[in-house]
Amino acid sequence: MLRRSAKLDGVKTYMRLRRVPAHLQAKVIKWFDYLWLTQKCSDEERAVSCLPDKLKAEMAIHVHLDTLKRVEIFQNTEAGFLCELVLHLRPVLFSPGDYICRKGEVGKEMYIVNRGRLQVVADDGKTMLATLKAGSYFGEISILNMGTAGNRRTASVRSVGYSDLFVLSKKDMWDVLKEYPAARVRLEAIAAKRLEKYKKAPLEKAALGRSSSTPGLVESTGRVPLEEMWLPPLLKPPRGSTPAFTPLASPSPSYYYRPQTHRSQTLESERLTMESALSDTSSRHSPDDPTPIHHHHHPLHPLSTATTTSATSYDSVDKRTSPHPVVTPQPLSTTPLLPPTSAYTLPVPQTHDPTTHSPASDLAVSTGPIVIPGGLAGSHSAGALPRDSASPQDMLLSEIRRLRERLQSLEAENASMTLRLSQQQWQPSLPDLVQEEAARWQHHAYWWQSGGTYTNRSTRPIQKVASSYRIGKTKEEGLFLTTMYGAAIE
Ligand SMILES: Nc1ncnc2c1ncn2[C@@H]1O[C@@H]2COP(=O)(O)O[C@H]2[C@H]1O
Repeated sequence: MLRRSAKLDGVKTYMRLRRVPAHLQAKVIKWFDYLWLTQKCSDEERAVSCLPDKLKAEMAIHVHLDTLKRVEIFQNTEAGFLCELVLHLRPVLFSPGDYICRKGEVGKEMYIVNRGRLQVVADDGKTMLATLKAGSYFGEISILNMGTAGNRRTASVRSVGYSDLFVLSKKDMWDVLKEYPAARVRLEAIAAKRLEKYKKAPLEKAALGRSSSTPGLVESTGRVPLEEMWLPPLLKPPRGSTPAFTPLASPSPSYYYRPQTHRSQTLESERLTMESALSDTSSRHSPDDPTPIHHHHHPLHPLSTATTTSATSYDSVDKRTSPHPVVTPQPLSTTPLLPPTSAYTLPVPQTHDPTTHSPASDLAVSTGPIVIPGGLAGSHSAGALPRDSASPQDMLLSEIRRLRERLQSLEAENASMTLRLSQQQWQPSLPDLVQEEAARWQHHAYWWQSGGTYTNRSTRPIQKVASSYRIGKTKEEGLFLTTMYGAAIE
């Protein structure tokens, strides 16, 4: 009896805190009473999770109403559709810099932003297409198979700070849509409209980031540069080397604000086993790993966010958008910690063969173990040490040096490629513009020359303008050539 009342008190407190309306509170309490009286369930916590769907949905809709009512696809839909959908939403949390999806991947889920900020980015990871905030949703294009590439993601989406999302699987979405064909038509129409807008929308920002880092390899947010990584005592830099490996005095927040659930090893064992920690990069979370940190694995439960307790972690990231803490911080340790792999990603050292060099392979992000001694074979770094005389730590240091050099050269390549791309961005649209203008002039000229009787004559002027245009690069030049053409006709 005591247990029951304690748990019921918990639920009541939650509902009060969340300002659940009195009638709904009463309904939930009545439902508890009913369970208790009928002895159907002796564990109230389980009872909460197995509230009848309708009641659970009603609770969830109320609790998350502010977010849901901002979501376009949920506006003006049948109540039943919203209830069904809400029951399938699961809360997920992403860390700063995490990619929720990557362009080209098969889309299996769509997302609704509950809290936080995300960026829709182009392939290069830098060109921002849009910023998403609470109430935005994304990932619908591929799950509705609307894009030109069918079920593939049309862009990448990255979390700026911590973001608290609701995820809806493709299967659940389609199951619900089967029951609500009108909603399906509406959803597809909205998706088509949005897709059109995406195609037309100018790039929000097309600039090199502050660090000009290499796309796909290192994004600055939430990551720690190689030289700032903490190395355990065993791996002190050799005497005379640069002091690049000084442990961080105050590590970045991403060291600590990791959800407890996500760490499979104890910090102590991580510290003691540098090699296994490095070789474990594929199994743990990294910003390149789209696997979200699920802080609750059940479908959207009205109480789900109550499972998190930290009062500081979310605040430290985004005070304005995160009134409720959602992650449990790692205990602050006085001993330096090996940062979680999400803070950095080491590429797998590969035997370098200059004849088969490809920039793409250089951009590969580590998904496999880093085998320190073997991985150095063929290293072309100026700082590489001979294998037989080098200790593992020397080899590790020289490998890091080599990787840093490689990173710098890739960044330079990337910068020049980005520059070239941005210069080319005008070209696809200008010939159309010029041809359109030329055709208009041509039409006027023929009409005028024929005394009002249009006849189909040579298209030479159009070709002339189009070929003249090819030497032009800017919008102004394009328009100038068009004007010249007009004068020539007259
Ligand atoms: N230009 C854009 N502006 C805003 N959102 C976009 C843009 N391009 C793509 N998206 C969203 O990003 C998502 C990536 O996955 P999807 O293609 O499934 O669905 C996409 C859209 O929801």
